[in-house]
Amino acid sequence: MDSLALFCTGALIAGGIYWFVCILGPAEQKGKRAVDLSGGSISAEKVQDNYKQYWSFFRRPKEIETAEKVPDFVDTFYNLVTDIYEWGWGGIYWFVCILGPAEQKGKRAVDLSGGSISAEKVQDNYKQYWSFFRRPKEIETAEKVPDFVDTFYNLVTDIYEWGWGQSFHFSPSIPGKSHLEATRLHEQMAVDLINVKPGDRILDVGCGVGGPMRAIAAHSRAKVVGITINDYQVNRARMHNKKAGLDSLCEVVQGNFLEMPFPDNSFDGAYSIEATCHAPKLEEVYSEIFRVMKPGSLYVSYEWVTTDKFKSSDPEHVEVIQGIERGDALPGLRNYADIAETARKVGFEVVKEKDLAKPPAKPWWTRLKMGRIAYWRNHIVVTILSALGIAPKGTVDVHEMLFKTADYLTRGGDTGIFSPMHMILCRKPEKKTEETSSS
Ligand SMILES: C=C(CC[C@@H](C)[C@H]1CC[C@H]2C3=CC[C@H]4[C@H](C)[C@@H](O)CC[C@]4(C)[C@H]3CC[C@]12C)C(C)C
Ligand SMILES: C[S@@+](CC[C@H](N)C(=O)[O-])C[C@H]1O[C@@H](n2cnc3c(N)ncnc32)[C@H](O)[C@@H]1O
Repeated sequence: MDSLALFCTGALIAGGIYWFVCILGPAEQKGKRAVDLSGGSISAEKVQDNYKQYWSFFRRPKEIETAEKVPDFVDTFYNLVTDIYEWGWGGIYWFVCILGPAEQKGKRAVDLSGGSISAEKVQDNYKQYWSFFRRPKEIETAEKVPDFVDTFYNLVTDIYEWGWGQSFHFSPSIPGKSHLEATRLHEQMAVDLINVKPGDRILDVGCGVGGPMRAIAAHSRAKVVGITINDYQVNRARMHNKKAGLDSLCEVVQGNFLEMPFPDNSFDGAYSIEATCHAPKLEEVYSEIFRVMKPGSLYVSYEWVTTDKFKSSDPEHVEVIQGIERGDALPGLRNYADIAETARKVGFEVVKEKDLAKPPAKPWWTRLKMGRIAYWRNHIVVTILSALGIAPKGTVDVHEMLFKTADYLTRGGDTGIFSPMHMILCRKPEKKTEETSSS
C-alpha cells in the first residue's frame, strides 16, 4: 500500500471511529445520546404495546372516526419519537458543527477561503509561498519576506480560526483549565507585565484576528491598536471586535511592522505575541517598536526561539527547526541568546527575560498532540469540501503543510530545542543613553 492509500485508509478509519463515537455522543453541547433513548413518559416495558396501539389507531388515518381520541394518540406518538428526533436532528446539527465554529462564534469549514486571495489563485499562491520558504536558510531577499508572510496568512488564517480559535499562539497547559482559559491567562500575563492603566493606548504588534487584543482590552480597559500585514485579518479582527462589543477599545490597522504608520513616542506600552519571529531582522522591528513607544513605557514580547538544547550539528534538530520555519513562514529562527542582545542594541533596557515554556510550566505542545484525531477529521472535511468546489483548490495542500508543521512543532517541544514563548520585558529609557545616541 503506498503512503497516500495508507493515509486515506487511516483517515477513513479514524474518521469513522470518531464519527461513530460522536453519533453516540452529544447532539448539541449537552444533548441527547443514543444510549439515552427512552419512551418519553411511557415506562420502558410499555413502549412496544404503546407503539402497537398507536399504529393500529393511525394505520389508516382516513378511517379514524373517534376524533376525540386523536390528541391522546398524538401524545403517545411524541412519547415514542421525541428522543429519536432530538438525537437524529442533533446528529445532523452536530455534523454541521464538525464543520462548524472553533470557538463560539468562529469559522466554519464551509467558509474556508484563501483570505484576500481569490479562490482560483489559492493553489498558485501556495506554490509560490512554498518555493520561497522551502529553504528558509537560503532566503536572501529579505525585503520580499513581508509579502510572502502576507500570502501565508491569506492561506492559513481561516484554517487557524476554524481549527484553533481566534488567538494564533501557544500557551502552557494548565491542569484543570481549558485551552481557552490557559490562552486567556497567557495573554493577560502580557498586559499585566507592561503595567498599563485603563485608558492608556497600547500597541499590539502583529495582531492576527485579534484574539489577544480583545482579551487584553477587556482585562486592562486599555485602548489597543493592533497592526497586521494581512488585510483579510484586519477585516476578520474588526468584525470580531464589533461582535464582542469591544470596538470602542480595539482598533486594527493594516501595515508593515517594519515601517509602522504611527508617530514617534505615541504609545503607553506595547506587546507582541508570537509575531516578531516573522521579521527577517529582529533589530528592524524592535527599533520600530522602540520609536513609537513613549519614554519610560514597557514592551513585552513572546518570541519563537531555539533554546540552549539546540545543537546545529545534530541533523534531527536541524530537520525539526527547518520544518518549523517552512510551515510557519519564518525567515530563520533565532537563538534565545540573540533576543536580549538585540533589544539592548536598539536602546531598550531589559527588565526581565524568561522562557515561559520551561518547567514547572506544563507543555504548550500537548494541545497539538491531543488534536491529532481532529486533524485527520479536518483533513477529510477539507478534502471533501475542496473536491466539491466549496473550499478553494489548494486548501488541501495548505492543510497538509500545517499537519506536518504540527508534528515538527511537537517534536520541537518534546526535545526542548524550541520555545514559542521566550518572554522578554523591556523598558524604553526616559532619556536616550549616551551609548545609543552616539551609535
Ligand atoms: C505563531 C504562529 C502560529 C502558531 C499556531 C497558532 C499554529 C502553528 C501550527 C498551526 C496548526 C497546525 C495544525 C492544524 C491542523 C492540521 C488543522 O486541522 C487545524 C488547525 C491546526 C491545528 C493549526 C492551528 C494553528 C497552529 C497551531 C506562527 C505562524 C509564527
Ligand atoms: C502567529 S500570528 C500571531 C497573531 C496574534 N499575535 C495572536 O497571537 O493571535 C503573527 C501575526 O504577525 C503578523 N505579521 C507578520 N509579519 C508582519 C509584518 N511585517 N508587519 C505586520 N504584521 C506582521 C501576521 O500578519 C500575524 O497577524
